[in-house]
Amino acid sequence: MREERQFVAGLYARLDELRAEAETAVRGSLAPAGNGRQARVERDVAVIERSATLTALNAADSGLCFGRLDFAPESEGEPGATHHIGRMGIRRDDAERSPLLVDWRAAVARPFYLATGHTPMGLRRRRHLTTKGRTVTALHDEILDLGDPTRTGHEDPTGDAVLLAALNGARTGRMSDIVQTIQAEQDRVIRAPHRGVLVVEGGPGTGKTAVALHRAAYLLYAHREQLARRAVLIVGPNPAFLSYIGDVLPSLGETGVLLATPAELFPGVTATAADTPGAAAVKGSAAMADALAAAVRDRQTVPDTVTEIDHEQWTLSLERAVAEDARHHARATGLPHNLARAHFGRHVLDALTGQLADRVGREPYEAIAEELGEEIPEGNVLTPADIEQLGREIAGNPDVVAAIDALWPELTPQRLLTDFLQEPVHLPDADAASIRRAPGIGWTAADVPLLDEAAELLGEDDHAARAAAAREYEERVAYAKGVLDVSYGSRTYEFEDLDDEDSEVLGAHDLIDAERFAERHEEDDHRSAAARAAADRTWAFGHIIVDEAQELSAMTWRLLMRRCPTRSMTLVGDPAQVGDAAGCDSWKQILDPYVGDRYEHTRLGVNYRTPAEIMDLAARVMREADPAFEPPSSVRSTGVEPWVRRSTPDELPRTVAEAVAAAGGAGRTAVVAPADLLPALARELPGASCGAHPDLTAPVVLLAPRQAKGLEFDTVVVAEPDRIRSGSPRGLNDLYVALTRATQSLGLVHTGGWQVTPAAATPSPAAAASD
Ligand SMILES: Nc1ncnc2c1ncn2[C@@H]1O[C@H](COP(=O)(O)OP(=O)(O)OP(=O)(O)O)[C@@H](O)[C@H]1O
Repeated sequence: MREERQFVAGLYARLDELRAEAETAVRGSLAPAGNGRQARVERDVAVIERSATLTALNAADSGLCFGRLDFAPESEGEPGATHHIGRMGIRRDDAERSPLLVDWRAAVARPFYLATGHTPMGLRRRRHLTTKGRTVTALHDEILDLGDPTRTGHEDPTGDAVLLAALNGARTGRMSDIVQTIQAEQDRVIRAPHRGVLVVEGGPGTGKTAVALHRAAYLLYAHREQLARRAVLIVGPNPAFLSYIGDVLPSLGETGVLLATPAELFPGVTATAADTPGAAAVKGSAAMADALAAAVRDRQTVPDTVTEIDHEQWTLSLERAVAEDARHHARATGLPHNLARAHFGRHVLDALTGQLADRVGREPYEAIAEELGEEIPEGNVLTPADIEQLGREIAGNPDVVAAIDALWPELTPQRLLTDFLQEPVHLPDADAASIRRAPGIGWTAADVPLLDEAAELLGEDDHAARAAAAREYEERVAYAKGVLDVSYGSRTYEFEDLDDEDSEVLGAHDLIDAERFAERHEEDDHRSAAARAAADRTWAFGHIIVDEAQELSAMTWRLLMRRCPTRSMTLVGDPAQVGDAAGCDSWKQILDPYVGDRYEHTRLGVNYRTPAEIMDLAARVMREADPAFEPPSSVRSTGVEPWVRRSTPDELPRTVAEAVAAAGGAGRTAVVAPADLLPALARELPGASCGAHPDLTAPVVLLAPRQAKGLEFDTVVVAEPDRIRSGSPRGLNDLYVALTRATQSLGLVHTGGWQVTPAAATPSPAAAASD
């Protein structure tokens, strides 16, 4: 213990040194840079590099070192290697820059998570260090080489003490990282290859979310060259969930990640309205893609017979056949509507110009022929230059522009979708009726993938803007090349990994290439890749992680797949927890259109959250619908059975409030109830946080079942479970979610009708009380 305390104190001293250096560097580099180009380049490099270093150093402070690996000697008589494992790699300030602390993501750290007595991976001993602040407070040793006679007095025969301490700790309302106690089955998922689609399925509490977040950190470490510059997107079901998980990656020193709900993925649009479940299901169905595509084609029209257009003293005729021909050519380009519009316009203009040239150029012949009483001869007096000039005049005629606009209007996604929702076409009548809506009501979450689909179908005609930007861009690429050359030359090896040449701390040259740098590097634009990605609908992410993936509609999948052309994705979810009416029931159904059956599927089978007693009740509820239902097995049991209390409708809020009070304010408590009961419960629980964006760090939180998704609390009280179950077509799944949120105790309050099959062997108080 004394040795470890000294070692850890030395580590923090080194961390402080590095932090002081980085702070000085950041301060220095923020100073005015003078006017010279080279000075600006130097300043920008320093700001980018030193700020990233400082963030990583600050994040590592808490729980900097948490493990040690003692390897068996490789040859007789030599000491085995020893490595301390922590949140980041740190080197000594000596001539060799020898390693002091190994990043948990490095390959050499892997036995910390995977070695067993059966497969020790060369390890003699694995040690967990528990720290409080900067002091080591406990050691837990596991001896992997059973023949090893050395003992330290800190032996932990099962190796589970650190895990159980983490699982039993009171919740804070914010998810914390699990870097000290990642389990072997989780480690395999975290470090799985990043190419292609990986599906991670597991019941409640199996660590899917935790694993997904650690996988993001791992991938950014192992493939930072590709991923940091394209950013990683993590999609979660709702804003409360995102704030719940928001601290995990920063605590691991990673900030190059964008967290978003599907409703936030169309820049500039915020969903403020709500759909009925039925409407959301229709809007989420794959049929909407065809309906929208057909609606766009409907906007590419032709005149019934002819459109007459005045041009100076002439009247030009745009015949139906000419417009049809123009439309055919424009569609044949395969371009989106707004870009194909130029082709349609070109054809129409050519036809009108030809028509006018015919008339203007033949007029002199006609006049002469009339005067002489002869047949009109062949020919046209106009030169090609004259005809070109006529064409320019026609193109500048507002009536001509208006006629083209009427037939093939330029459209925004918002305009198209507003019109479509006002009169939904190409859908069965019942579906159309369920989504029909007057304009001006505001967008819903289910509208966002439709807007994105519309944007894809329409495209954006930005020719003029692009031409103007191109010149400036060239200049900025040249400037950025200068920045990156300097950055590469001055890269730091301070945190270089033991075994991986590519693993030094991020430098500007890792984060961005010259072109990307140039794109973002306007004088006042120092946004990270994640920030730029958030503002860019067409951004292609390096990797996408989807949590609660079972909830996403087919239309949302289309949006996400467009954001990830490489299909480098991790999808985590649990089909038994599907709540959204538009959600998908099977991975095959989700993935077939994009990758066929070329995806990896893996399962997590151990529940780290919910004690066995609570899981038993939840499983019995699920077995009423599916007798073969098998929940994940709980790693803990608390000996505390769930309780069930009957009340009257009038008394229910008070009964719930009493149950909350009885929980004694230890840790966090959630009350999960049907949405219409929440106002009455809020009156009885005035201190509770509730609403669309509840504060999950409050001692008591009031939630509708869907809001509880992905969250966890020490104590959970579920009000009117039967109404949650029968409240929607996916009500059983909602109830399953509600029942599996507690880490310590669960109680149910109902006003009648609650029945659950008793436990087979030992009837629990829950079953006994169900009268
Ligand atoms: N290896 C681990 N060490 C410590 N805690 C863990 C570990 N794995 C999971 N946990 C904890 O178990 C709890 C459940 O994890 P998580 O929320 O990731 O599960 P989930 O599978 O996403 O659950 P759900 O499907 O119900 O949302 C969290 O508190 C998490 O920190």
